[in-house]
Amino acid sequence: MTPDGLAVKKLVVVGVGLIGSSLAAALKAANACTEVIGVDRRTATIKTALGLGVIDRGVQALAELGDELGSGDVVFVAVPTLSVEVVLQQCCEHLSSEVTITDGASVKGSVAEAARRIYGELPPQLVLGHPIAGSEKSGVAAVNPDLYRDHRIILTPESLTDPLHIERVERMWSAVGGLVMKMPIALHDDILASTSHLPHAIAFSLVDTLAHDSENEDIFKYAAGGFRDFTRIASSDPVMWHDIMRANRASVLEAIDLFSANLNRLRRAIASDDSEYMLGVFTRAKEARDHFTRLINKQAFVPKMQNREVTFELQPGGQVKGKIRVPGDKSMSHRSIMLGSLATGVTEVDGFLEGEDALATLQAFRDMGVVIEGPNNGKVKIHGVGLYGLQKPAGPLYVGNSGTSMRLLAGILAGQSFDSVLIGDESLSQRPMNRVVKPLQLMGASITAGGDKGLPPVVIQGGAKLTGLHYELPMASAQVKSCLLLAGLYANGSTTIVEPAPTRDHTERMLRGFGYQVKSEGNTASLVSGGQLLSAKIDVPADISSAAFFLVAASITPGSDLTLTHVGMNPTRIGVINILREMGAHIEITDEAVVGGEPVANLHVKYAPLHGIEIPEDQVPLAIDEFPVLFIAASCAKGRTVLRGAEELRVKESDRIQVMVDGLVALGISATPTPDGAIIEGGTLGGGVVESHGDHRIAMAFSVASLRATAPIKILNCANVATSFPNFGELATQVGMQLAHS
Ligand SMILES: O=C(O)C1=C[C@@H](OP(=O)(O)O)[C@@H](O)[C@H](O)C1
Ligand SMILES: C=C(OP(=O)(O)O)C(=O)O
Repeated sequence: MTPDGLAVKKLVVVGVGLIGSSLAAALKAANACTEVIGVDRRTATIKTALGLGVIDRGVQALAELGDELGSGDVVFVAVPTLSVEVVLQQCCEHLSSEVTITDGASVKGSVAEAARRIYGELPPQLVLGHPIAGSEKSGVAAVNPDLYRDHRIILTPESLTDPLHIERVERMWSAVGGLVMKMPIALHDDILASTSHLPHAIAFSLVDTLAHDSENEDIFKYAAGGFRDFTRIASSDPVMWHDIMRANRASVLEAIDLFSANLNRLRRAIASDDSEYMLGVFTRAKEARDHFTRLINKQAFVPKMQNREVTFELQPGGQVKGKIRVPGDKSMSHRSIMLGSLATGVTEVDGFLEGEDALATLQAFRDMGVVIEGPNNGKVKIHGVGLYGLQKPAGPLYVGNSGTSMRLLAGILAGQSFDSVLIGDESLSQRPMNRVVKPLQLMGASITAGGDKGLPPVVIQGGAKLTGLHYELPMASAQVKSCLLLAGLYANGSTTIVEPAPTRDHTERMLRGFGYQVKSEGNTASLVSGGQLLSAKIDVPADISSAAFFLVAASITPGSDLTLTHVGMNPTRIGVINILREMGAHIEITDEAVVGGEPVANLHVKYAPLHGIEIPEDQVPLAIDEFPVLFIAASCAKGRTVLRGAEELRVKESDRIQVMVDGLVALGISATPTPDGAIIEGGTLGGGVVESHGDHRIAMAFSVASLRATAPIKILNCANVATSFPNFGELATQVGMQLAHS
C-alpha cells in the first residue's frame, strides 16, 4: 500500500482506448489512486476521456510527465501490441527506475523482447501483464469500469522483476476486482494462441470468406444465431489483431495447423459419411462446451467438487405424501456404460442416472475414445468399440468421488494394451484400493497404488498377460467381485470368485444381457475369457438405495402415504426392505415385473411405529449403502437397534459408522459406535448442526431425520448429494419435507 492506504499513487494510462480507460475508470471508482493521467497522441481522445470523467488530466506524450512520476506511481501501457515498443522506448528515456511499468498486451514474448532490446535486459520495474477481458468494442467511448471484475489477470514476471513492483501491480488489479494469477511468458503465449488468437483468426477468416461470396447479401440476410454467436469477435479492432497475430506468430501457426488438420479430418468424415467420427467430435465437443458453461456459471463439478459449499437447512416436521420415481440405479448405470463400451454395436440405455458418479464413468470411456451420445433425460447411446477397441487416454482418468468407477475400471484397464492412471477426489483418494490391486496382481496385472492401504492414484501398465484366477473374497464386496470378473474377460482361462456372502449381482446379470456367459452357483460366480459382448438395450430401474431415504421418511412420519415407482428389486439389493419390515414398517410391494433381466416393483409406504431390532448379519451386504438412513429409522424406533458385521461402512465415502454416530449424538440420540457397527437407542431427535463430511448418503439421511426432529437441522458439506441423487432436494420438497439449501 502507499502510505495513505491506496493501491497506487498516480495512474498513468498510455493509450486511452477500451482497455486503458476501463482500468482508469475502475480505479477512480474504487478510490484506489490519487490521480489518473491519460496519455494519447489524439487530442480528441483526451477530450472525450476528460468529458467522460475517465481521466483527471491528459497529455500527448509521456515525456511531459517524466519529472513528476516516482515511487508508487504506475504507468499502464495499453496500446496495440506492436506499438508497445515505442512506448517502452519513451519509458526508458523519461521514467525513473522507481516508477512501476506494466502493460496489457495480449502477447508477452514480443513485449519482453522489445524491452530487452531497449533496456539491455528486462528492467526490474517492468511487470508484464495481460487482463483476460475485452470486448469486440473498442475506443474510450466503450469504457466499462466493470470490465475487469471477476476476470483473470495474468502477470508474467521474470526472475529479474522486482517483487515490490509485482506487488503494486497485483494490488492495482485486485482493487478493480481482477483475479490475479502468474505464469511463465511462453506458457501464456501458447495458451492464448489456442484460446483467443486462433478463434479470432477463424472468425475473421470465416466472415471474410462469406463476405466475398457472390451471394453475400443473401447469406447475411439469412444468417441466424449460429452465425451471430460464432462471429461476434470478427468485429474486433483490426489493427490490434493484426499486431497480435504477428507478435505471437509461432504459437498461432501451431494452433492453426492443429485446427486445420482436425477440420480436414472432419471434412473427410463428412465426405465419406463416417457418422461415428462426426458423432465422436460433436459429442465430445458438446460435453467440453457444457463443462465450460458450468465453469463460467460457477457450477462445474469436475475436478474439484469439494470447493462447492452446499448447506442443507431443514425445518422440523413436514409430510411425506405422493407418488415419485427416484433416479436410475447407480450400480447399473456404471455397468451400462462399461459393458456398452466393450460391446460391439450400439447400446441404448434408458433411465441412466445423470449423477456425478455415473457421469465420471461415462467421461472416462469418452476419454478412451468411445463415442457416447447423451445423457438426455436418462437416454444414452453408446457406440461400443469391442473388448479390444479402447484407446489410450490423453491423461489420467479422473473418476471424482466414485469408488465403483475406480475399482471396476481397474479390472478393465488391467487387461488393456495401454498404460493408464486412475485418480479421484479427496475422499476417494483415501479409500483402499489394495482389495482390487492385490488380486489383479495375482492375475498377472502390472498395477500399483500408494502405501499400505493402496491409496489412489492407481497406476496400471498395459500389455500384461493376465491369467484366470480362483479367488476367495476376504470381504463381501460387489466392486471387487465385478473388478475381477471384468479382468477375467481378458485373462487366459476361467476366473472364479467366491464371496463370503451374496452381494449385488448386476455385473453377472448384465454380462448375460450382453450375451456373455457367466455361471453363478451358490456364492460363486465364474466366467471364461474368449467371448464377446453384443450390444443390448438396457432399462435402468429407479435406485433402491435412493428410494431408501423415502422408505424411511414415510415409515417414521405419522400420516404419510407415499408410492415409489419402478424401483429395482434385485434380491441382492432389498435388504433395506427386509430390515425395515422387521422393525415394523408398512411397505407394500405392487406391480411387480421383470425388465431387462432385473425385477422392478412399485413400493407403497405408510407410517408405522417402528421398534428396535438386532439387524440380521446376512442382510448387511444386501443393504450396505442404506445404513445411514437405517440409523435414522433406528433413532425413531422404540428400543435398541444393534448393527454388527458392517465394518465395510468404515471405508465408504466417509467412515459411515463414526460420522452417523457423531451426527445422531449431536441431535441428542444415544448412539455408540462399535468396530463393526453401532448400538442405537430410539429417542427424540432434536435440532442442531451435523457435518456430513462430504458423504452424499450422510447428508440425505440427516435430511430425513428432520421429519421427526423438534428443531431445525443444518447439514454441512452437502454438494456430493449430486453424485448419486442430483434431484434429491426437489423430490424431498415435493413430498413435503422442508428443505432449503444455500
Ligand atoms: O458394485 C457396486 O456398484 C457397489 C458396491 C458396493 O460397494 P462395495 O463393493 O465396496 O461393498 C456399494 O457400496 C457401492 O455403492 C456400489
Ligand atoms: C459407497 C458408495 O459408492 P462408491 O463406492 O461407488 O463411491 C455409495 O454410493 O454409497
